[in-house]
Amino acid sequence: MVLKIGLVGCGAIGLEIARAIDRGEVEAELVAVFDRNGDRARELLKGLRGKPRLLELEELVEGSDIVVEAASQRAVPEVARAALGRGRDLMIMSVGALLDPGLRRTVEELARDRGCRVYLPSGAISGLDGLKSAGAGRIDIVTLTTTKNPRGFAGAPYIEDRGIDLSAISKPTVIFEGPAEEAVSAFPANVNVAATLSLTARGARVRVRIVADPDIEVNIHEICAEGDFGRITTRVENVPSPRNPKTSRLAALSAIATLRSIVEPVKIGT
Ligand SMILES: NC(=O)C1=CN([C@@H]2O[C@H](COP(=O)(O)OP(=O)(O)OC[C@H]3O[C@@H](n4cnc5c(N)ncnc54)[C@H](O)[C@@H]3O)[C@@H](O)[C@H]2O)C=CC1
Ligand SMILES: O=C([O-])CC(=O)C(=O)O
Repeated sequence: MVLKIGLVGCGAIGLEIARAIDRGEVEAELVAVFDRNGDRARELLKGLRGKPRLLELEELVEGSDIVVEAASQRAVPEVARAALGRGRDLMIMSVGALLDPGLRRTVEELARDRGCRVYLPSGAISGLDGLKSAGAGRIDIVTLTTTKNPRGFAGAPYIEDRGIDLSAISKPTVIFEGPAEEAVSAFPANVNVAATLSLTARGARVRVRIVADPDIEVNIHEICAEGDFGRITTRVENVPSPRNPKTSRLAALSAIATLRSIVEPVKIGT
């Protein structure tokens, strides 16, 4: 049976996912899309050969085997309850939402009760395979340093609330340092990967440093994890999405790779 996918969020990541399915790169059918901005959804549909339907959330869930959230942290509670409540599997890109302990508990309980799977792709970082293995032992501390061009932080609540003038940044500048829980609220469209690290590290402290560097055109994520296994360090220099400088191309590719791993019989990695 062909996996039926319902897509919520037709932005930079949603578009890449839709195109990959449309090109036959994932053995699945994109049956429906939803975006709170109808123009975004219609734009996405125009470029596809297949004919997914443009539906409201509830109807989209009804016709799907798996719901893919590629919208925003704010969308996650509603999408998760709608999908898991009806016994559908769920993939979440806006992983930062799950650092709210109440929502995480709800998602875990609903998934367990209804026998559903929840997929969190590794997104724009590398090294989750090793960190996952390390989590079976003891992890002491994880640090994430994220560096982007200042334009990638435009609109973040932390920037707006403090009135930080991003155009005035003329050299690499640390604009935030703190725990993952604070980072994902302060920069909800920049460091969802901090939440993915935190959930993988199973309660170990995850410290986040955010750097604005006007001289770079890549999104860099550097990770250092230490524990009784030793030390892991990784660094990714990501090509930003042409549609959204906050988002790296690798994030969309990780969503596509996760969908592939769901339908393919051989699972690789931890
Ligand atoms: N896990 C990871 O490594 C990464 C996660 N992300 C996150 O994934 C999500 C999608 O990223 P992009 O495609 O780059 O964002 P985007 O801003 O390009 O597109 C998001 C789309 O979702 C729609 N949307 C927003 N809230 C919605 C709601 N409540 N219901 C329906 N539609 C809604 C918007 O209208 C927009 O079309 C974002 O939350 C982003 O922060 C992005 C990059 C990496
Ligand atoms: O795509 C990236 O570089 C990471 C990102 O925005 C996020 O984790 O929210």
